[in-house]
Amino acid sequence: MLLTIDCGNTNTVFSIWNGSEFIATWRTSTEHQRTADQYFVWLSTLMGHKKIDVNINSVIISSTVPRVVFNLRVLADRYFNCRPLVVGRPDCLLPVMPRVDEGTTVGPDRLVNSAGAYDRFGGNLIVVDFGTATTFDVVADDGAYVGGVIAPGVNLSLEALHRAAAALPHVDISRPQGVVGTNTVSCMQSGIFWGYVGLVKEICARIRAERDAPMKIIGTGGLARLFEQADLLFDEIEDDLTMHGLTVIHEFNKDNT
Ligand SMILES: Nc1ncnc2c1ncn2[C@@H]1O[C@H](COP(=O)(O)OP(=O)(O)O)[C@@H](O)[C@H]1O
Ligand SMILES: CC(C)(COP(=O)(O)O)[C@@H](O)C(=O)NCCC(=O)O
Ligand SMILES: [K+]
Repeated sequence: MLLTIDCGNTNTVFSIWNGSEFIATWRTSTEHQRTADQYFVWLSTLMGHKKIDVNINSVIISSTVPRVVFNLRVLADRYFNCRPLVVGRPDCLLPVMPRVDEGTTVGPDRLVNSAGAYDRFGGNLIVVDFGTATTFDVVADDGAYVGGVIAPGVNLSLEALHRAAAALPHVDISRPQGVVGTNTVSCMQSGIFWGYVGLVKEICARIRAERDAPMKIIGTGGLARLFEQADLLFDEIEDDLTMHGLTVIHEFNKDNT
């Protein structure tokens, strides 16, 4: 079975793919100090808790945090007896090469999202991923990642307000009833929530105007559903898009190596 690992700047998600479905998914905070042994103790405890007794014999990793990859490699090597595929490394082939400026490194999560979205919906897509950063990935007609947009993430923006202004508290994102806040917390929530709705709409409209084909908009990341409540922002919401993309890239490498 395949272990898919998606390591973002805030959280790392592990899923087990049995060839036709994900049989389990677990999330932990991203910490580069965590060792392979610590990952394994954590994983095997959770597997035991869910009574999952499977033989993991391949691992694929996407990491936006380069420092954690070493220990995840050791995890694969020591406990699952395999050399993991690491998206973005030369030996990990992509179904379609990205078309970006020479020398640019694209976040592996964006390459994986593009591969997953193309597999499900075909070409001409905008993938909006609400993570630590909010990213927009543009997928061309042939499935290539051809660029996009990086905006500060929702929680990052709320945290920045709190840190920079002495009188602004720590606030969690939620959908405000109206726009005009009548206390500090609702004013902040309104600014971030409606500001993000506007950001997503404006950026997608401008990408669409710049492209010569109709673009489908796919939302992913935990906050996509929250924003969708406000307005019709997405054509589809795919919670497992990054994990699906990892299985697509894994399959592609199996067939081509
Ligand atoms: N459903 C949700 N509701 C509220 N906050 C969420 C939800 N899903 C994720 N978040 C928050 O969004 C931020 C980004 O999370 P995540 O998608 O794990 O980012 P990354 O992939 O960059 O690690 C984190 O602060 C996380 O706590
Ligand atoms: C933009 C990102 C920080 C988003 O990461 P995330 O929110 O998933 O943690 C990541 O994709 C990244 O580090 N990208 C490198 C630059 C680029 O993609 O162009
Ligand atoms: K992201």
